[in-house]
Amino acid sequence: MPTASSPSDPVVVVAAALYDDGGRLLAARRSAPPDLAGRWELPGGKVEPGESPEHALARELREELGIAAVPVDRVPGEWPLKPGYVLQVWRSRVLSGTPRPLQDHDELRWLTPDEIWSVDWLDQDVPAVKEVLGRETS
Ligand SMILES: Nc1nc2c([nH]c(=O)n2[C@H]2C[C@H](O)[C@@H](COP(=O)(O)OP(=O)(O)OP(=O)(O)O)O2)c(=O)[nH]1
Repeated sequence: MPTASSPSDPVVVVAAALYDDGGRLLAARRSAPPDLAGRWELPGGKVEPGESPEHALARELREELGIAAVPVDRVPGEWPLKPGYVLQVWRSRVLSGTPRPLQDHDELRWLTPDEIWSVDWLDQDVPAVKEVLGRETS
């Protein structure tokens, strides 16, 4: 049963590890705010009050990338972002559509395993991406 949230709970930011059929991981370059612009992240966004993480992720991917996608399973762990915010990551599957940078991003890139560290990930995303990769290769 879901538990009620309290005002002191951190805001959960849910992000997707999306893979294409060739095993490439989708990375998105932020266009805002200025202190994050130009850095790369896993696409997603904040869970709204009363919303499930899975629903939030599907909504964010629809709004930001224009795709229908579903979370498949959660990557174990939780990573601190700015104060009061934590990142959770879900391996997710595209159901329909081709991701486009509609909102919050100005470039998307599908990265092969060899290319994963060729982009400038947000510092706080690095441990999350490592965990994602650990699971992919296990
Ligand atoms: N989506 C996403 N956000 C991240 C990651 N790493 C990281 O530090 N963040 C930060 C950036 C933002 O401060 C916050 C998420 O905000 P957002 O702007 O993506 O979420 P949102 O769409 O719900 O926001 P809003 O425009 O409705 O305010 O978390 C990540 O991997 N993915």
